[in-house]
Amino acid sequence: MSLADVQAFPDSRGVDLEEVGVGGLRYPILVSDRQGNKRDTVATFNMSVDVAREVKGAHLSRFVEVLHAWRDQLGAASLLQMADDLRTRMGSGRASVAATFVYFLEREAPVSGATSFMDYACTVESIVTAGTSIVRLSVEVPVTSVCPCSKAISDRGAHNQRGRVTIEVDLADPEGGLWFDELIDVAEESGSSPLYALLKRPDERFVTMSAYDNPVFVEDMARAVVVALRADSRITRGRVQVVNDESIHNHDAFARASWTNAGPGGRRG
Ligand SMILES: Nc1nc2c(ncn2[C@@H]2O[C@H](COP(=O)(O)OP(=O)(O)OP(=O)(O)O)[C@@H](O)[C@H]2O)c(=O)[nH]1
Repeated sequence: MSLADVQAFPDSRGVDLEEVGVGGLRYPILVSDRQGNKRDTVATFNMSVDVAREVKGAHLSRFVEVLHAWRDQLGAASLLQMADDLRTRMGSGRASVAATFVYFLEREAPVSGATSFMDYACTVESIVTAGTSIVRLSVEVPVTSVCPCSKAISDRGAHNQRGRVTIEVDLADPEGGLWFDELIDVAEESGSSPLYALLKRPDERFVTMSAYDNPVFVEDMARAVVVALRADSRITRGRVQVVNDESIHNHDAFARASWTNAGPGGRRG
């Protein structure tokens, strides 16, 4: 039986579509960390292409075909090739592939040395056109922050809260060896204290006091991230967002900044 290829039908409305794709597609992947450990995890994929005004639709099944074909070779560089493969197979001018997954790092509690896994939401995204390619990494890192104002004005204690530091960077070279681990370290160092899954009492004492000794506003955290990364030649540009779930309000506080790194064609900002 011959089935109509509806997606290939023409369209006469004269509307270019910048992105058409599939989102929320969960697929098993293998992720390596800086120490060379490989872990199975599940990524959620968002994949898209542009669709020219004269074409009715995108062949969505091809997104999954391409992903399945590339599933064992996913890395920053191969994700670019995958997006380019997608662009060619779809006959599009632009294609993007983004994979978001939980990245686990084994952490030692600061005093007892007890080990546990911390989980971080990470995304790697590639965007390809005929003449350009971008590989973008992003991490979302939870931290503790102690309010410097509260510490300065209070007779006892200071309010503190969970903060979320999101760093997004474009790589100068997809093979340039920037690890999620490094971005996570920068984010954790910007806060008053990192978080741990497992803390014994001596660790809890240490974390509480070291956070108190290192109070930061959301502005301080955002600036600390920019300062740590703006001279890194492996990065062309980046953005940071810090959100504090305020413990003395029922709203949050946030700060955002973006920068362009110094380098060929780049400017520090
Ligand atoms: N473009 C488009 N496709 C949809 C939509 N809803 C469902 N579909 C998809 O239609 C797909 C089937 O069409 P194609 O991907 O073109 O499949 P095909 O024609 O067998 O594959 P090719 O030969 O590679 O073109 C299914 O994977 C459905 O997901 C929609 O809103 N837009």
